[in-house]
This record gives sequence, structure tokens and C-alpha cells, in this order.
Amino acid sequence: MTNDSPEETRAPGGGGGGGGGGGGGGKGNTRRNRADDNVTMLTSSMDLQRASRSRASSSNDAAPSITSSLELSIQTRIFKIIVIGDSNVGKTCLTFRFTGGSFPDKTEATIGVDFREKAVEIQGETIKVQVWDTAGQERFRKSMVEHYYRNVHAVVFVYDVTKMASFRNLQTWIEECNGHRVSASVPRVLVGNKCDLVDQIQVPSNLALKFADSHNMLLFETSAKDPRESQNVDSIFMSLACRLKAQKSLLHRDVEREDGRVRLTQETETKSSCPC
Ligand SMILES: Nc1nc2c(ncn2[C@@H]2O[C@H](COP(=O)(O)OP(=O)(O)OP(=O)(O)O)[C@@H](O)[C@H]2O)c(=O)[nH]1
Ligand SMILES: [Mg+2]
Repeated sequence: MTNDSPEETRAPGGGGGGGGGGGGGGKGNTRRNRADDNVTMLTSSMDLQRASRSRASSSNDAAPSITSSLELSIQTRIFKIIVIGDSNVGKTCLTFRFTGGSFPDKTEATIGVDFREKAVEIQGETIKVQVWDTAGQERFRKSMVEHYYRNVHAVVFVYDVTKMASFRNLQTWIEECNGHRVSASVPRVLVGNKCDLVDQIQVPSNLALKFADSHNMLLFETSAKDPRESQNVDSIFMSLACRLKAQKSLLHRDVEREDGRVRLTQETETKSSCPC
């Protein structure tokens, strides 16, 4: 099983509308991507339909008005992002914050995996971000691990900044990920959670940054709990979605014409100017 070019999963969805909020903010030491102004969080199919209609009616060469749901169900790409890390680091809370915009009062230890999806719009394209919130406890993840990594598009590694052990265990999580032959082209980010517990922090930012650099990952230090950090939590997933869109949507085939015959050469990836 390799994930060199994981099949994009597609599902009928709706078209998206124009610009809106952006991401960014968060602690000084952390390099982060700012989600671009062209990024809008669409969370319901109604938003999608309304947005499509408004875009169709507002553009001067208005596209034919989209009426039936069939026309609405244009292919929407789904990006599978898995969230990995020790139990209790806050994987479920981060996922809730991104997909639902809130911090759950009470969480139980995740058993197997919880899926949460969020439709976002990047440069006019509606993309479904499918977040796989995995179990941190060994006993709750046993038979699931293969499924976690199958066709994964991006990986979020999480540690708890107040628990050095959860930071030290990252190496094991990275080895597990590599052990499932997740290709180097699959983007990974590192998240230090619970930064709101300022006087309990055990993992210094420079240590985390050094670790992130050595594994070619961006570092986000944040808090799923602190509402002021919600845009930073969004940026974690939005920066990945932008990179995936840029990586995948522009697989072009170079076509060479030789003496009249068309020969498809190797697929080449061209980078787009993704805003994130
Ligand atoms: N102070 C603070 N507490 C948090 C934060 N994120 C999560 N927590 C708390 O940490 C505990 C564990 O959070 P979960 O999201 O359930 O942890 P998990 O990583 O999903 O754990 P498993 O499902 O067992 O792998 C809960 O009591 C949360 O309320 C945060 O940013 N700040
Ligand atoms: Mg959980």
C-alpha cells in the first residue's frame, strides 16, 4: 500500500461563492500560513447553494442559473486529513474547533476514529476537508491503523505543550506514519496544543521549532480551548487544504506533437499561486 498519489475521493457537492474571512493570528514563535481572503468557510449545503446562485447571478457573464440539485451536485473534491498523537493532547477538541467552531464541554477518549467534515472554499473551488480524529489510546486504535493511513492526503501531529512526554512520543507517531509508507509528498504539520495553560508549559517553542524543521513540518502552537485562537486552529487545516489544492489540481499532461501524432508525456505538476 503506497500513498504516492492517493486517489482523490469525490462526492457530489455544491458550487461555492466569493470571498470572506481569513485565518492567521496565534503565538509569535510559530510560523504559520495565513488563510487567504479568498477563503470562505462554507459549512452547510444551503450555504453552497446560496453561494452558487449568488455567484451565478452576480457575475456579468452570468453562468446559466443553476436550478436543480443535480446541476448543483458538481464534483467536490474531498481531502482526507488525519490527526495523530498521544491520548489527551486535544485532537478531538482541535477537530471540533475547526469543523464546528466550538470547544466541547466534555470529551471521552476516542475509540477507533471519529470523522468530521467541513466544506471550505479556496479560490472559488469548494473543497470538503474530511478530518479523521484518531484514537490516541493504543487499546482503542488497534485494528484501525491501516485505515487511518490509507489514501491519506495530509497528517496533523499533535502534542500537549504541558506534557513533555507527548512531545517526546512524536518520534514514535512519525515512525508509525512512515511505517505505513505515507509518501514524503503528503504534507505534515506539527501542532502544540493547550497553549492557554501558560504557567504549565513544559515544551519550549524553540525545541518544538527545531523538531518541526528537522521533519520538514510547519509548527502551530495553539489552543483548542481559547476562542481567540480559533483562527489559528483554522489555519492549521486551511494551510493544508491550500497546499493540497495547489498540489493536486494542476496535474497537467504535457502533450507533444510529433509528426502529427499526439504523445502524452510524463504528467508534470505545475505549482499554482495558492493564496495560503
Ligand atoms: N486547557 C485546555 N484543555 C484542552 C485543550 N484541548 C483539549 N483540552 C482538554 O484535554 C482533554 C483531552 O482532550 P481530547 O480532545 O479529548 O483529547 P484527545 O487527543 O482526543 O484524546 P484521545 O481521544 O484519547 O486520543 C479534555 O479534558 C479537553 O477538555 C486546550 O487547548 N486547552
Ligand atoms: Mg479524541
